[in-house]
Amino acid sequence: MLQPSQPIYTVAGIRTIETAAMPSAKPPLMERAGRASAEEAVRLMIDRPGALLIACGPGNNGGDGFVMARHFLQAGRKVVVAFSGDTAKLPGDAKKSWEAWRDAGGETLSDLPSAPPEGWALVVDALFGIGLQRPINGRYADWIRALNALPCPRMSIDVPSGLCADTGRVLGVAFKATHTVTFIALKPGLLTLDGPDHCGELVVKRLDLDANSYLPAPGWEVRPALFGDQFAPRRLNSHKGLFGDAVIIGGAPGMCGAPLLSGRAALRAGAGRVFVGLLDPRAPVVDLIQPELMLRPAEDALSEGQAIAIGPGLGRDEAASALLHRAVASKHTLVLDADALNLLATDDTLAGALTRRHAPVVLTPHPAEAARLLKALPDEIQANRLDAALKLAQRFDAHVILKGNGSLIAHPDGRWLINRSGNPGMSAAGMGDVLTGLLAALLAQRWPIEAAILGAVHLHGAAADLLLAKGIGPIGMGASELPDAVRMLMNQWVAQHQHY
Ligand SMILES: NC(=O)C1=CN([C@@H]2O[C@H](COP(=O)(O)OP(=O)(O)OC[C@H]3O[C@@H](n4cnc5c(N)ncnc54)[C@H](OP(=O)(O)O)[C@@H]3O)[C@@H](O)[C@H]2O)[C@@H](O)CC1
Ligand SMILES: Nc1ncnc2c1ncn2[C@@H]1O[C@H](COP(=O)(O)OP(=O)(O)O)[C@@H](O)[C@H]1O
Ligand SMILES: [K+]
Repeated sequence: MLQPSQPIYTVAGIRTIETAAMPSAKPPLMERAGRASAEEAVRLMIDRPGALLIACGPGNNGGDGFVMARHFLQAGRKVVVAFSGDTAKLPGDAKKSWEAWRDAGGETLSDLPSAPPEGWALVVDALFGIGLQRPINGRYADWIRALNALPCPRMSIDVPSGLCADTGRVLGVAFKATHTVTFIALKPGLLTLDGPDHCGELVVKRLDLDANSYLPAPGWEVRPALFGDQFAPRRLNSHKGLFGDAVIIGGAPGMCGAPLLSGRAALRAGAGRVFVGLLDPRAPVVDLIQPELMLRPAEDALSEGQAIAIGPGLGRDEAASALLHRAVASKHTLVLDADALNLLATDDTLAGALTRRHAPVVLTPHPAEAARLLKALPDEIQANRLDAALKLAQRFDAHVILKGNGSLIAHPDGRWLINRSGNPGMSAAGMGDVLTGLLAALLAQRWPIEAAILGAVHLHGAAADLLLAKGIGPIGMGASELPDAVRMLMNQWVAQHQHY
């Protein structure tokens, strides 16, 4: 069975669910959260006897920490709690949790104790969760830095403190967890930008709530379950025409490598035929390493295929612009990447034509390209990647893949997803060209547009993860190594499909 995709809620959504569920929740949600955290901690400490340290903050995240501490105390385990605030100012549920901890015989220290000689079995961050409002400084920042320096497993409750749960931005300083237990559902900030670096292994505890019954999920994680039905085994009586023609256009003088990479990826991802249209008049007429590719003058390639991917190495001169206008005027499904996006950013006529098209459009910007399209700075895009992806989808009436750690997919109707596959081995030139080629290949094979987008993005990262697992990366992973790994994964998935 393919693992189902999990829903993702922003903080506002989680608050709505909590407010709706809280009045009738027995046991109360904080009891459930503290207990769920304790259960997870037991798993982490299976081979680690000794004391655990729980650092509690001034809000309900701290309350979860007190509940967790009480469970360990009652189980006879040594647990030390540090809390530097004023217990009288704790919010209601958290105050009750502290009282229950105190009444059970628990002791609360007002500063971080030094570690026992054998070290902590586990350090738990219950400082801030979804209520973080501003950058952390002062004593809490000192605590976080001190906890991050401890040589032991570190667990965060709900959200690593200092990480913005909606955006994945670090506000001041953030706890670097080896494990994070998050409640009710995933949040976008755990999955994109700096989130994955701070969460470590991420576990969702639903607290026995069916989040979707309170509020339909706005976002989902990208999982093979969402496109796995496209991996039907090929029938024996097949021919190349069944698997479509992928068309990739780009390759201005000096930049032919980019579309060739896309083309090679398209071949390995199963396109029946691959056309690569090159702008450079002195471009090679054959790719001697991949002679299956059909190299054409860019103009000629425009008339081929079901979908056109345009942009890798396209350049930004007049010829490139004219070609892009023709592609946009065509009836093909379009993928715009790289310089096609840069041209679009400065051409309002093109933007207008794009929004009037009937066939779907996919934009695949990295943050700097997204910034040009939205007339913003890359830092502003990264400060709220989800918001930027949604704005782009709306502005251009297009499907958007905002690339980078935790690639975001935004559909024109406002639905969004976050991809979790991939690794820093992909931070190398040409990786985006490979993604464009994968998309072109899946569209050529007539995957529905959304399945093609999710499939390409997920496979792209999963192929890099496969290489990483084999020791081919993160250092030195090459974009041209990805297509073979994509091929292996796709064939594995087809084979699995045959068992169902
Ligand atoms: N509600 C529920 O049903 C459930 C909630 N649950 C748990 O509660 C968590 C949310 O709790 P929460 O809303 O109390 O927020 P939380 O993250 O503890 O922080 C708020 C406190 O921090 C303070 N503060 C903020 N930023 C700061 C900064 N930079 N530097 C210093 N202080 C700062 C802020 O103070 P203020 O801004 O008001 O000055 C306030 O005192 C959630 O993540 C989950 O773990 C679970 O039990 C499940 C049921
Ligand atoms: N650290 C990372 N984690 C996950 N994916 C990454 C990481 N770094 C890069 N990638 C992926 O690699 C690709 C890089 O694309 P891009 O920046 O367009 O490269 P290029 O322009 O060199 O082809 C994107 O799909 C991006 O999501
Ligand atoms: K926390």
